[in-house]
Amino acid sequence: MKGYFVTGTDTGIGKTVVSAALCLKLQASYFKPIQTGPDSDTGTVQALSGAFAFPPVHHFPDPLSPHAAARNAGASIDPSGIQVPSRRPLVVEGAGGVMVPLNDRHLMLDLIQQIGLPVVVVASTRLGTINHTLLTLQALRMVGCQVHGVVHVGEPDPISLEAIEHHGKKKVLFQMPWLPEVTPQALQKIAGEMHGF
Ligand SMILES: Nc1ncnc2c1ncn2[C@@H]1O[C@H](COP(=O)(O)OP(=O)(O)OP(=O)(O)O)[C@@H](O)[C@H]1O
Ligand SMILES: C[C@H](N)[C@H](N)CCCCCC(=O)O
Ligand SMILES: [Mg+2]
Repeated sequence: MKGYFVTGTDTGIGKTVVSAALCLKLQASYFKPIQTGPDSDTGTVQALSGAFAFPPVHHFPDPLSPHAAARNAGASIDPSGIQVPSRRPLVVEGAGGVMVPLNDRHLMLDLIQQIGLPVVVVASTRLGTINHTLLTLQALRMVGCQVHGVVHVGEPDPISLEAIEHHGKKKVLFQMPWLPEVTPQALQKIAGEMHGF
């Protein structure tokens, strides 16, 4: 049964919107283990997809890197204390990108490796994405994570698509358009167009 860990090349890159589309596509549950800031990606995915969502293990108020948000809250994140739900299909979303620190020793990369689900990398099509995406793919490869593929978000850009596929040796599985408005209806249509997941 299917499950994916959705990471990205940055914060604000589109992981939550892609996660909601995947939840619709797969009729999957959603799990955001670590949330920082006032946003609730969990609430956003539920509103956009109606998916069943497991509550975050950690939700710290400061809109910062998890390690700093936890420290400011007088807490610390122990990745071994994060158990991924067994329900499948399941979409797990990270926070920021793969090299985001969870504490003084662990990175989001370590949690991705621990959870062990195939990884979907969300990347923009803006100039600069080739470097960001190849760095992310390289980091995942170095720790042996299985990368399912890349989702490109924004105006289609054949140059970065070709470079990512050639040098990253991973397919850009889906070209997510920049939507005039992110609505459940728009994502339902997108979900019907997502193949290879
Ligand atoms: N395809 C899209 N079309 C239009 N707007 C989008 C699209 N993808 C993302 N957005 C918007 O961009 C912003 C950031 O997207 P999102 O919250 O998915 O990023 P993220 O990578 O999940 O961020 P975080 O690291 O905080 O979890 C949101 O306002 C979202 O609605
Ligand atoms: C606050 C927001 N919701 C993000 N999830 C936090 C992303 C932290 C990024 C840290 C960094 O790469 O500098
Ligand atoms: Mg998000």
